[in-house]
Amino acid sequence: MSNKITVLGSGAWGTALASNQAVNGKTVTLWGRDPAQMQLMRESGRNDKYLSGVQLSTNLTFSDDLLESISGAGIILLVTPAQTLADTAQKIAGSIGSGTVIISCAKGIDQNTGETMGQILHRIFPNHQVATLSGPSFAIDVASNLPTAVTIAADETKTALALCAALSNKNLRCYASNDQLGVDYGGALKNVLAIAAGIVHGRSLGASALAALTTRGFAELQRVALALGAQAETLSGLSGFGDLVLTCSSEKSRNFAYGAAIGRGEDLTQMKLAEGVKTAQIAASIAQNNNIDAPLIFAVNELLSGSINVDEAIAQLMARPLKSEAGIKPA
Ligand SMILES: NC(=O)C1=CN([C@@H]2O[C@H](COP(=O)(O)OP(=O)(O)OC[C@H]3O[C@@H](n4cnc5c(N)ncnc54)[C@H](O)[C@@H]3O)[C@@H](O)[C@H]2O)C=CC1
Ligand SMILES: O=C(CO)COP(=O)(O)O
Repeated sequence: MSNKITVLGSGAWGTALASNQAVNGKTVTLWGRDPAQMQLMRESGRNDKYLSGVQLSTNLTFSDDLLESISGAGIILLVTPAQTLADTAQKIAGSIGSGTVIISCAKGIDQNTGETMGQILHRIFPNHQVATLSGPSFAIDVASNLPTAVTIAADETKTALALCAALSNKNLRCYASNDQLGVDYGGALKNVLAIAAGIVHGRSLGASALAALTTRGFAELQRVALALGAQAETLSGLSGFGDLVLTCSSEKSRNFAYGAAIGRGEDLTQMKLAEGVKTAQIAASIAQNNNIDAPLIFAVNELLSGSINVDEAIAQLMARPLKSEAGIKPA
């Protein structure tokens, strides 16, 4: 595997991952689609649009030429928003070297196809090793060189272990998994639950309600993901429970902040990327079609589509028939 790492997507997360790798001695090219933005980053050594005030590694190469940026790369990190991942992957499909590994770092479910990020990569790169990197990791923390741990999942454990060895460093600790589906579903679903948690916070429903929402959110995340084929251990790990806890507890999470704005009745037009908005819709329809009990995801989806308001959602959830707490298994 060549030592060069190419990161596709120069928003908050792509920039943070690229800087983390470069500051730890790797040869890294960061690609973004906007030439003016890439020039600004090249000149300033910062990404003020997405990571205000953070000084990036001086060891980074910036590129706005997609195919040139991936030339000779051993690892390609795909870090564009989930709904654009398939498109970005398709653009490079005919141009990558035979030994190159492609890793999704996005969290969501494709609205057009219902595919996880890993399923997209398997479809578009049938002859390459593919993986998913996910876990509790705010871009600003990683870009600021704070200690962070994530999961890297691939079908073959030895691929996941090799990627963990290639990408881990003193600031980033990677754990291997062979459950890419579970890692993908954990990362996607926690975003929807983070919106719900944000609503609880923004509506000042109290710390007890937030703890209840997060706990029942975890039960729901497990129930849905298990029914779709995830492994239970994965969901209790960094990419499931870990990321749920992180994003259900901080306005640094854009999904939580989005929910908080809803809870406070604020205007949503200027909000940053909140992947959970699109995931809520597709996750609700997948759960419905598969007869999976997902009251929180349904409520978030109905709220976002405007068919109920916050008060109605709360009343609806509190009035559900009483049940046993331990029922996370699919019915
Ligand atoms: N920001 C964070 O802390 C973390 C984000 N993620 C995930 O990483 C993914 C990307 O998120 P961020 O970088 O934070 O988002 P962002 O909103 O900060 O940046 C998105 C970037 O993608 C670019 N982009 C949008 N559409 C594109 C397209 N069609 N082709 C090429 N580039 C395109 C935008 O110009 C922008 O540079 C999301 O799925 C997110 O859930 C995962 C872990 C942490
Ligand atoms: O996934 C994240 C941290 O692990 C980032 O969360 P947000 O997309 O909600 O900001």
